[in-house]
Amino acid sequence: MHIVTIEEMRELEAQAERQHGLTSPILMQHAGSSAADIFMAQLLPHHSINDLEVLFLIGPGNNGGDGMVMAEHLVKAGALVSYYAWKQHKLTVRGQDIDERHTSEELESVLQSADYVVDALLGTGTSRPLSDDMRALLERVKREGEQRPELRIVAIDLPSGVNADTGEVDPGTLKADMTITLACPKLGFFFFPAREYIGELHVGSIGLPTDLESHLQTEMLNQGFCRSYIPHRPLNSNKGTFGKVMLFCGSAAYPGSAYLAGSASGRVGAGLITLAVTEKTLPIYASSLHEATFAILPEGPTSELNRGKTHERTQALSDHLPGYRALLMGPGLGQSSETRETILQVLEYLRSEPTEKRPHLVIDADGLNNLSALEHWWTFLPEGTIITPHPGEMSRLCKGQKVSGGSIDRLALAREKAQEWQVTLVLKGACTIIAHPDGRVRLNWKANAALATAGTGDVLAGVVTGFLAQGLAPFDAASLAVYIHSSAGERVSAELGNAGLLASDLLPHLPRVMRDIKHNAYRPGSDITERYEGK
Ligand SMILES: NC(=O)C1=CN([C@@H]2O[C@H](COP(=O)(O)OP(=O)(O)OC[C@H]3O[C@@H](n4cnc5c(N)ncnc54)[C@H](O)[C@@H]3O)[C@@H](O)[C@H]2O)[C@@H](O)CC1
Ligand SMILES: [K+]
Repeated sequence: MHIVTIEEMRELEAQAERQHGLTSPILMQHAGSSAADIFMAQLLPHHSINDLEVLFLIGPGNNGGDGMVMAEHLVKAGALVSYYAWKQHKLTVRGQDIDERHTSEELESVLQSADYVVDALLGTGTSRPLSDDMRALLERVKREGEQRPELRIVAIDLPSGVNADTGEVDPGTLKADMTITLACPKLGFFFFPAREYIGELHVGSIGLPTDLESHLQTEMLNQGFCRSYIPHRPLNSNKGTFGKVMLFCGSAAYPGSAYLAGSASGRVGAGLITLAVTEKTLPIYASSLHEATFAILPEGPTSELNRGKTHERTQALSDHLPGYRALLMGPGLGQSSETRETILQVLEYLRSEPTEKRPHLVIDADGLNNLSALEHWWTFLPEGTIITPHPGEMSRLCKGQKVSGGSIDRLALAREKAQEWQVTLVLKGACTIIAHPDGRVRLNWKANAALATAGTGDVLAGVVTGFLAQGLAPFDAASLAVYIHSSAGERVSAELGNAGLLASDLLPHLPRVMRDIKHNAYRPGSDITERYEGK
């Protein structure tokens, strides 16, 4: 599913009219009807459309028009609908126009008995801060919601006052429980603070032919996408079918990262996991990850005098690599100069091998920290490398450049750097960005504070590597991994809430999420992100 800027949305609408005769009123009929269908499909179990009290706040532009069409559909379905036309200060209660002199008190009374308020004030045409009287109206609804938590707020296209490009939010904006956005999710939804205002995200149809979208470069990860990439498991298979993963990760001080990454690769279906360890660290892993095999590397040099040992290490590792489809390098390695040396030597070895004969590479954490100390570090990478920095690592890779705050820059930066560095870039964070070296970008809608804890990045790196080993292209392996990882987080949160998750809690949920997505049985907790194309 594509994500659009305001300008791209306008262009799609203009093309729909030019090429297919789909005028604004026609699109609006689709929009209102689709929004009504989604609304009715999402009613809470104790609600029935008959006698449901719904108050529509109607704005002066097409967003208000969508609201009016949706309201007509709900009236036909049996709901008790009132609407307040903001510009005209005109209230209509269940088909009856209210005398201007009684508007305030009647509006108050309608609001107090409403089950739902539908915000159809402003959409993508918002051009200035909300006016004082619009803010006052939304503030009144907000107070009502605070007094009656059962009151549900539904935003049409977007919560009024959200900037659909930048994610900035007007102080008057009302947080929605559910946003029914039209045609495509808007880019600004994926940035903060807007992300907090959207609630459950549903995507309605306005009847645009899908071929109009083919030039768009920004996509949203969703179940439909992921289903098509989950590796097939033929009956006639063996562990070689699903690829071997080598992990050059972990050290005596940070053993957990190799355990988490290796387990994660296995949990998403990789055939064999091998950890590159030393005699010293072997006992730690041998007792925690029973299923792994081991490549035993010589200990690193203890002084400048025996520096040649890094070559022995690299040699021992590269001797093991033939036959491996994916290599993860970095988590928990530490940042000693000999580690950096070994990393560079491994990169040199990979660059010297033909692509089809060497493993695909994922670099995370200390792999990135070590590289970022070097000038033009990206010139050392073999083709097709995936890097998975969090914002701190990204900032180091960009030589201290600020990489967060001013959200749209985050996306532009990811796109620009993936092209400049010629890598698949996974810029982690709430709503992770995955950027392809050719300029395409995918965004993850799922944001979960429970995942903000040590070790979850190691799990993600292991998942990416596990999918690479199973033959996915780097951009698809990274995208699928981000979605499966955040869905596993969603499952843990459904049980534990948004705090207290341990990275290892994710591991058993990875295969379950994959199974359910494959069988179309996965029910996300916080978002429905397939486009609704009608019954
Ligand atoms: N144009 C089309 O073909 C379609 C438009 N659609 C809907 O139309 C919306 C965009 O329509 P519009 O361009 O009419 O934009 P809006 O409906 O967002 O509103 C624009 C109007 O609001 C006024 N306005 C802007 N900022 C304001 C503020 N802060 N306070 C008060 N008034 C303000 C403008 O002067 C203008 O009259 C979308 O969000 C979507 O809901 C959909 O119906 C699909 C088809
Ligand atoms: K709206």
